[in-house]
Amino acid sequence: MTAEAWILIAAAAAILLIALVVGFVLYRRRQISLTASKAPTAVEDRSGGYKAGGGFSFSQGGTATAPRQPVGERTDVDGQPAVGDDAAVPRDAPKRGITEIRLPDPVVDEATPVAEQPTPAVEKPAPAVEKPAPVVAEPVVEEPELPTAPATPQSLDTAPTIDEIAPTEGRLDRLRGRLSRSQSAVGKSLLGLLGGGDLDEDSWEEVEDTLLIADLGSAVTTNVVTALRERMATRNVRTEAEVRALLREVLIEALHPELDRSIRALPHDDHPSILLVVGVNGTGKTTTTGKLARVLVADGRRVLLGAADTFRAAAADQLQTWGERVGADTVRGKEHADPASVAFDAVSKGIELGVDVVLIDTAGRLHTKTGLMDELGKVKRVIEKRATVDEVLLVLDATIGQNGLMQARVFADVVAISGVVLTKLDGTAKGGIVFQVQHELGVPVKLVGLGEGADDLAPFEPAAFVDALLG
Ligand SMILES: Nc1nc2c(ncn2[C@@H]2O[C@H](COP(=O)(O)OP(=O)(O)OP(=O)(O)O)[C@@H](O)[C@H]2O)c(=O)[nH]1
Repeated sequence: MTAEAWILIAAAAAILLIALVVGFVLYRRRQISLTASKAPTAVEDRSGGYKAGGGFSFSQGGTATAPRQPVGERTDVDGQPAVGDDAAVPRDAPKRGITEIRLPDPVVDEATPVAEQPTPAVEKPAPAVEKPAPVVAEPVVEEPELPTAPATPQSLDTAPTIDEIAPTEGRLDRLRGRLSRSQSAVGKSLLGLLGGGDLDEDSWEEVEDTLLIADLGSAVTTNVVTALRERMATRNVRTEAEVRALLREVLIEALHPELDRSIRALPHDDHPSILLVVGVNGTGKTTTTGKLARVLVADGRRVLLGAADTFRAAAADQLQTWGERVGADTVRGKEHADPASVAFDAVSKGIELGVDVVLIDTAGRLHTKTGLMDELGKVKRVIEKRATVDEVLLVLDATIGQNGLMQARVFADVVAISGVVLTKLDGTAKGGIVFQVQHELGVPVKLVGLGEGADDLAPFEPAAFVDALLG
């Protein structure tokens, strides 16, 4: 053989060798070989930059405005919103109410009938309303006589015996266990699927199904799966820990951690902040209003409650009891009084007394969308004769999944929701509804209810939520 022939053979052999090596490397990259993850280092930062279990964050509101995030496409177009329906727990179903909890004997000054309620039995037109809204059919605001001496909430200053409130810092951390118990099955099955080695189309379909079953909705599911596929292909994801980190990253992104989740409860220079709590009855509205009052009181705020759910006397009693437990007064009307009138009174009284926050619990037992629109719209319009509404919190029951989403759509059409409170997350594996609600309403979930206890309300933190989901 000639020297050229030897050189050619050597070159061919070298090329073959290089091709083999490159092929092997590419093959290894595509494969997710699971190696037991190293024992997690104790100081591993799992927060992704978000402080898990931090405190509640409050801000000063302007007007409760339209969604600050583009509203995602609807993932479900069947069915009509069942506004007239109660949520999973019918309002009249036997339940352990806050009223059944024995209160400590109040140490109340005889001269201070804290719970004496203003009775809005007055016909006088509202004198403080200078400029009636031009476009709005004039609501009949029977302005009740603003409560004078007896209703002055001495309780705000000289508190009677009131509850100890659990620290507001680190709530989600403390309550996280409740979440993981019901949610982590989803996380485990996702990790199992993604970490199972070569992912073929069937495996990706299973991932999709798992996300759909967890109530993420089809739009969010598609986004999550697309992001996972892309990033798994481009990154060298090989270990169980890497799969988990990627899944965590993608799920947190899908929860839009950049949204402002502060509660607009800081007072303005000349008037309190005004928060409306809306939602279908049975979702936990009154309970949430009470829990939020506790958080605000613990934060040093002077709170006044407005019981504008006048459909049922017990609802006002329930709210008043919540208030008494933390030294906050409640403005209430007669049963079946005009909710707008009660809300107006509450705001007027709040301004008069110089409280920091007025929290108004509204009724949700409305049988038609028009009825809801009329009532909630009127409540908001009438309040805004005195002060702008800073925050409209929509309370949704997580256990009812898609049905809650339908309710959310109706409320969002009726009134500009600025935040969502997702209750009963302690009792459902359907936590994925969080993703869907945010995606469709373009409004952040700000608070989560994690139990029936008075302090089982926590700020919603995407990273902590995803950590709980992944177990
Ligand atoms: N497990 C659990 N139960 C909750 C939570 N929030 C509220 N509840 C319960 O849900 C039930 C309904 O709560 P309410 O506050 O009365 O609901 P509502 O929307 O005001 O409805 P009405 O009282 O009928 O006007 C009560 O038994 C609450 O204790 C939560 O986060 N977790």
